[in-house]
Amino acid sequence: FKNTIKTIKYYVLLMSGGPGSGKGTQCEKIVAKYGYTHLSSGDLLRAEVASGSERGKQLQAIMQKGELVPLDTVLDMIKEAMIAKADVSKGYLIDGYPREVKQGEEFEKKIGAPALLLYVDAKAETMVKRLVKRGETSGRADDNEETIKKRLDLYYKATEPVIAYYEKRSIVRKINSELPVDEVFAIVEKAIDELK
Ligand SMILES: Nc1nc2c(ncn2[C@@H]2O[C@H](COP(=O)(O)OP(=O)(O)OP(=O)(O)O)[C@@H](O)[C@H]2O)c(=O)[nH]1
Ligand SMILES: O=c1ccn([C@@H]2O[C@H](COP(=O)(O)OP(=O)(O)O)[C@@H](O)[C@H]2O)c(=O)[nH]1
Ligand SMILES: [Mg+2]
Repeated sequence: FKNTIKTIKYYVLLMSGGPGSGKGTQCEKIVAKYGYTHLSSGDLLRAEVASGSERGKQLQAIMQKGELVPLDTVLDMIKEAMIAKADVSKGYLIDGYPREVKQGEEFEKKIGAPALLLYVDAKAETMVKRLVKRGETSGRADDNEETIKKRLDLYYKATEPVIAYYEKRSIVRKINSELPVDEVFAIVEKAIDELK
């Protein structure tokens, strides 16, 4: 495993922000323009749940409560997905990860250092409104008001410190995601183009 990951010419961008801040929306646009491999930790976990496996059942219970899945589980899934795309990837866009500082440290140890962290930032009120609306059609078990509140609390408690951790290395670009999607993307493009 370890050797395989070393052979990856990885170029890692992280997408962070609260639940409903617009991470998924912006990632889709980044993929369309830059062709990076998009790995959403939440999507990987939901795929495992959908498979109906024993592990999926345990994950489902955690996610429905808005809590965090054990750190190693998510890291292993991301690493496997990275390796699976190693031959074709132009770079990786990792969405919704790390969720806690410890996860960031583990990622660094086992995979490597990210080049950029895009931090899409919206007000709590905005995020709740968007998620409640998304919940009308998403079918996501965690898009209900009670779980949304827990996800937000946990975001402020566990995930915001991750951003501070990467700020010390000056790789964070904070982007106001209260703006319309295309205006947010214009700022995202600028941050990515500055990397080259
Ligand atoms: N007005 C506006 N709405 C947005 C913007 N970005 C996302 N939305 C809407 O907000 C909702 C949540 O966006 P997502 O991209 O799914 O958010 P996310 O950060 O991936 O959220 P999680 O999947 O919960 O992690 C969606 O229904 C979008 O249509 C934006 O920049 N402006
Ligand atoms: O690294 C991760 C990513 C997701 N999750 C779980 O998956 C859920 C949905 O994550 P996603 O990123 O899709 O949505 P968000 O919480 O940002 O709205 C979270 O509430 C967590 O329970 C987790 O435990 N670790
Ligand atoms: Mg998402």
